[in-house]
Amino acid sequence: MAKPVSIEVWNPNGKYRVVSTKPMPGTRWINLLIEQDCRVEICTQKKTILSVEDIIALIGDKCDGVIGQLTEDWGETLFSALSRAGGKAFSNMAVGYNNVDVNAANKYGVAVGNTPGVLTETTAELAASLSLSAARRIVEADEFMRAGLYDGWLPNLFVGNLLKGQTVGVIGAGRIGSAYARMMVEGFKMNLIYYDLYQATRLEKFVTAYGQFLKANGEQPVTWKRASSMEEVLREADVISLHPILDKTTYHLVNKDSLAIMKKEAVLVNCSRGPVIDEVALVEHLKQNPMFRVGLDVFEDEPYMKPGLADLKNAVVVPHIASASKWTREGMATLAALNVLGKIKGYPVWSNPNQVEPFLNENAPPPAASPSIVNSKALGLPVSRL
Ligand SMILES: NC(=O)C1=CN([C@@H]2O[C@H](COP(=O)(O)OP(=O)(O)OC[C@H]3O[C@@H](n4cnc5c(N)ncnc54)[C@H](O)[C@@H]3O)[C@@H](O)[C@H]2O)C=CC1
Ligand SMILES: O=C(O)C(=O)CO
Repeated sequence: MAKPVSIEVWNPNGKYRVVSTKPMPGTRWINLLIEQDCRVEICTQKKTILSVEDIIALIGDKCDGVIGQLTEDWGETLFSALSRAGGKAFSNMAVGYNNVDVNAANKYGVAVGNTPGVLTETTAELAASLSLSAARRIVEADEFMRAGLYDGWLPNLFVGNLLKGQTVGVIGAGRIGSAYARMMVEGFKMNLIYYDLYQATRLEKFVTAYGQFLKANGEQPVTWKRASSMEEVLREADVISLHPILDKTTYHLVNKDSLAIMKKEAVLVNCSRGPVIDEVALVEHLKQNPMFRVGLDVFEDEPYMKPGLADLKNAVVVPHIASASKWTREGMATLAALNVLGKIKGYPVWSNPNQVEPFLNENAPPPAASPSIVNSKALGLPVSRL
């Protein structure tokens, strides 16, 4: 069995043993655990992605809860190891939990936490940045400057797409998709078309109100449309951003056939999960359609890119940094720690995981609840009345 080489220990005499598979930003999450009698062990091993064996070694013989990462494979093996060690709680430091087999967690009675809300705006801002970077060819132009190729202004130099008055398409208009839609509609006066399994009523109201405001000021009003299929969005939108969860209904949602129906000069952005796009088909499409551009934060086989992608000028690629702002990452660590702590202490589950602000206020103690437990119903956990 692989032995973790280095562990940082806080509050060695704490009653409850909580393990974090990675160092996480900030210290509030550590302090909150220590204050509640936890011994906190942080794996500081210099290996980016821990294997299942590494994590089993970290769990050891006694472990009350684990804070883990989206790169780890939390399935039957790890939940049974955690359960054998007396553990009752695991939290991803992420909102997405496609790396977690929730049925396996249910089988062992382990609560699974995630970190919604605190990363919504940060992730949407990166999606907006990628939309702009791709539409206006910012990375290509930057490389050109640094290569000393700029001889002077030219009418045809790095001509890209104007966003104003065009249509932004959102697939998955949940927390992040709706925040992104609002940014693009309000910031760039784009019309909206979206596809989701559920109606995004607040988003629709926002666009309607903004359209009325523009009209009252003598400007062209923005509009919205809820599409009846994903294909409708792909066919009609000029900029499309993907924000659904990853599950079997969204795997390869964008593939050879769906790429073929998109506009030749469309911009496609993915800040959800890599496998939502068939990346091999995307590389081929980018090669065949040089005016089609993408902005990608996530990849099908992270940390790798499919062959050919890195050579394409019409692709902007960044390493899964959409939630990487200081405030957000510290908040994610706090929510993940409080998810685990809440279960250890027998606290109820927060009633609305879309409103986690009370847990993020540094000037007040957090509510005595777990902010977001995705299998709370399956485990029959009590819900907070606060
Ligand atoms: N790149 C990054 O760093 C980050 C990626 N994410 C990803 O973004 C995802 C969304 O996060 P939130 O907006 O907070 O979640 P959310 O649950 O609020 O939104 C997801 C939306 O997708 C919709 N959806 C589910 N299946 C669908 C389908 N087949 N077709 C269309 N829509 C469908 C849901 O109805 C929901 O409205 C996460 O699950 C995660 O995978 C989240 C944060 C950062
Ligand atoms: O939270 C998530 O799901 C991420 O991908 C990282 O923030």
